[in-house]
Amino acid sequence: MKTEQRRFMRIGITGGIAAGKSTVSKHLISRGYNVIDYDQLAREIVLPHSPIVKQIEEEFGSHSVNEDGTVNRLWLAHNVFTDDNKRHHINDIMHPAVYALAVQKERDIITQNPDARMIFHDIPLLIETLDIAKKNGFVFDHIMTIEADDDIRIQRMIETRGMAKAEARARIDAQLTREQREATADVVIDSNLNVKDMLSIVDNTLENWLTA
Ligand SMILES: CC(C)(COP(=O)(O)OP(=O)(O)OC[C@H]1O[C@@H](n2cnc3c(N)ncnc32)[C@H](O)[C@@H]1O)[C@@H](O)C(=O)NCCC(=O)NCCS
Ligand SMILES: Nc1ncnc2c1ncn2[C@@H]1O[C@H](COP(=O)(O)OP(=O)(O)OP(=O)(O)O)[C@@H](O)[C@H]1O
Repeated sequence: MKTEQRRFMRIGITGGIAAGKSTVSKHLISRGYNVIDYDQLAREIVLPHSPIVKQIEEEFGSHSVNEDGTVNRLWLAHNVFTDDNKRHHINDIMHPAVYALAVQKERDIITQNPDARMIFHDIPLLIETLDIAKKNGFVFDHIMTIEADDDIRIQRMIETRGMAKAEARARIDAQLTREQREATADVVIDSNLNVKDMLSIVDNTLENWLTA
């Protein structure tokens, strides 16, 4: 197999829901780094009446799509986070398309920033989808997982996303465990710490990678 030739480090950022990936990503962007946000890509591929939306409607029925052709996020969230089969189906529909778009986004970044030293991929389900990443040619130089205790994350989801406790629990249960993510990542960022301390550990980690 041809070895990938590239000048930048490709870094995966993952972590359990509400652990703080977006907080870390925003910080990296503010420091001038490029971050590809996979939650955002998953929104971009479901533009009204797009092929993916049609596939979702065929699979899940008319309740899954609104009259204006957008996906019914509330209906889907309720259904996919309470039924493993449905979640696997939506994953099978969406994940290949999300990664295909990520390949395009990374190419755009390289074209616009040929001297970029690090490109970050913020992927909530990175460990779950490593095989799809690989199929798309993504090998990560480092994987950082952002982790906080379940009760802290549940409290954050209740406070900032207006979720009921059971909904928050269901999202956590729909993902791999912290231990599973930590077993694959090479750095674990503790987001039980306050934001300032958490981000300073992130900065030190990048510094170490850049000077290694
Ligand atoms: C089910 C959907 C419509 C719910 O939308 P909603 O606006 O409520 O949530 P949002 O997309 O903002 O996701 C919030 C968080 O939920 C978690 N999450 C989302 N999808 C999944 C999934 N399939 N399995 C486990 N956790 C998930 C992630 O931690 C994510 O950061 C949406 O999450 C979706 O389309 N999911 C399938 C695509 C996917 O897996 N996205 C994750 C990035 S690849
Ligand atoms: N270290 C921290 N201390 C306190 N609050 C934090 C910390 N990190 C993040 N938060 C807060 O927790 C909430 C969830 O954080 P964030 O949106 O960054 O998580 P996420 O991992 O991106 O979630 P998702 O899986 O949905 O993408 C936000 O309100 C954020 O401000």
